Amino acid sequence: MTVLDGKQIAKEIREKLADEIKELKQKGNTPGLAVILVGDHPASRSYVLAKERACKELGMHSVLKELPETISEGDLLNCIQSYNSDEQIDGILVQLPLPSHINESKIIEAIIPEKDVDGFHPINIGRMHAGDEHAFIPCTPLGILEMVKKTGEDISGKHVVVVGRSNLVGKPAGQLFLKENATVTYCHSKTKNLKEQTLQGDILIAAVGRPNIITEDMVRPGAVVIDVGVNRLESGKLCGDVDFEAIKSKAKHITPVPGGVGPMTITMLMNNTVLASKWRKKIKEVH
Ligand SMILES: Nc1nc(=O)c2c([nH]1)NC[C@@H]1CN(c3ccc(C(=O)N[C@@H](CCC(=O)O)C(=O)O)cc3)C=[N+]21
Repeated sequence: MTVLDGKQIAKEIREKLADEIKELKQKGNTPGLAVILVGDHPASRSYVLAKERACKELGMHSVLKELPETISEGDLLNCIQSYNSDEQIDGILVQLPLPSHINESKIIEAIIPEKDVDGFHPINIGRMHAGDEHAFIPCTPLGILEMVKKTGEDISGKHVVVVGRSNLVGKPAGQLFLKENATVTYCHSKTKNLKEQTLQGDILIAAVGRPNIITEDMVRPGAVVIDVGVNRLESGKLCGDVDFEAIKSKAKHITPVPGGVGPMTITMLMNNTVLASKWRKKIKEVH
């Protein structure tokens, strides 16, 4: 059994990104990311600060826009518009969730698809489903794929079982593995006999948001187990969806929480911002 070290894999990818950014900067093309945080929920704040730190470490341009919880939808839309037309900004991320008086879809759709480094805009979702190479793929699924590839296991023809069907993680993760020629099963809260399904998984992806929903009896021996859960316990401790201690000896590869998928998510955001910068530059050269 190996524990997949997300921090280490992330570090290796960031080193490559840092070189690439250096080259881009020499050509006067510094990738820039704008992160918009509405309200000051402590967990959101800490993710956003981690994103800023990663940008700085890589020598990227970054802007953090903190807006009050009470901001109107119109004012938030205006803020997005200003980054849409800002030449220094290649990527725009609006930290989710947003306060309930704001329509999330409307906000996401206001970001121009060329700067939607989260890959949440319907245009990017459509492009991803169609297999278009110029689609932004959501950061967490991209991080998951990188980790699975790192194991050296073949993905083609394997059975991937995804538990959870969120637009942000579960749904796009399944699509991404389908593109890698895996057979994909989606499970969710209405799935009958969940265990019967999860036991089929050569690769099991848990993205539900409930501690220990994946127990040892649900895992196929020798499976690759990817834990996407980010659950904050009352003790303040962070835990995943997978009963890690019980499963680690049964799985061939397993990701821990913290230190697994989380650090990869942020790294893939940096990766998408660099891509956004390169793609935008190309478009400018053509026109
Ligand atoms: N527009 C948008 N895009 C997102 O990508 C997005 C979002 N909104 N809202 C919230 C979720 C959650 N998310 C995480 C990123 C990194 C860690 C991460 O690095 N976690 C560390 C631990 C951090 C800690 O200890 O708190 C780890 O797992 O090792 C976790 C969660 C991105 N999200």
